[in-house]
Amino acid sequence: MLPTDSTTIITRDNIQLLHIENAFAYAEISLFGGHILSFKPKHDHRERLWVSQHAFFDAKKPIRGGIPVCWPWFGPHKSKTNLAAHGYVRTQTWQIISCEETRTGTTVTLKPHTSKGDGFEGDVQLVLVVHVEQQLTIQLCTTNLGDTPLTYNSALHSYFAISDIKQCELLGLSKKYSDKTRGYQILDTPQAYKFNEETDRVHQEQPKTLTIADGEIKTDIMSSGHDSIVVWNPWQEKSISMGDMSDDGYLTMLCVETAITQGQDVAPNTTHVLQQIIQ
Ligand SMILES: O=P(O)(O)OC[C@H]1O[C@H](O)[C@H](O)[C@@H](O)[C@@H]1O
Repeated sequence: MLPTDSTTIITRDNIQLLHIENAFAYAEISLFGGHILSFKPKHDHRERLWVSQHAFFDAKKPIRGGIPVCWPWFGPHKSKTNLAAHGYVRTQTWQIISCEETRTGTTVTLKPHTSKGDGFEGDVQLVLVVHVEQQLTIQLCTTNLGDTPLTYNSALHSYFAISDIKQCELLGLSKKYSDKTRGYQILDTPQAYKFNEETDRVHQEQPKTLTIADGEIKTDIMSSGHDSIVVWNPWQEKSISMGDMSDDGYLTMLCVETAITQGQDVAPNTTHVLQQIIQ
């Protein structure tokens, strides 16, 4: 695929990266995983995404940070416990279908090597459309090409860069959540929503906009096509135990994931779009 005026391909270790720089923003997409690694709008030149200093770029293990594409399941597979968490497309090499310059930025469309894999029945066309504009819009489109309905789970598992997890607050969630760190207890979302321990929560609510308030700096996240927002920070002990995170890596990241955790049905010949917009 020929890059356009605003795009170039470079190689990092075993991975090809698509750099995009247009009049509005800078972004970087790893073809391994169809995985966005960077987004910096030019109006403030602030990096929105966090990538671990110790992330693997070996084209085998998932990249820690950025926006992993979890599909067609989220977390462990429901019945086949030997299968990789979060599905199989985040460890595939994706192909660029098109790069297009528009009035408002650049649109890149990618597809995984294959959407078929152990643990998922379904004939699907899976496409990721990334609009790099003043804001970043990510659309994961699942089209059912078969003649029977299918069900999938998924997440745009975004890692946001913050200056200090202990000072930051997440605005916009208010109902109950399921707490994975406490045996999936159903608890009330704290008001204010601040962070002082390992956090792994599924919020089954769909507020239009969430905001990470990092002191005076605010990052807005808009979601659609989801049934849940997942909020994750591994905190210190887990960071230390993870080979692809520095011991204090947890201090400068917060995952706010636009997710499908309850099963999304897709009828034959229809497309479901999971979308996240980052401002
Ligand atoms: O380490 P990974 O497979 O990338 O998963 C990282 C995290 O993803 C989600 O946020 C899950 O809710 C967590 O339970 C999991 O630890």
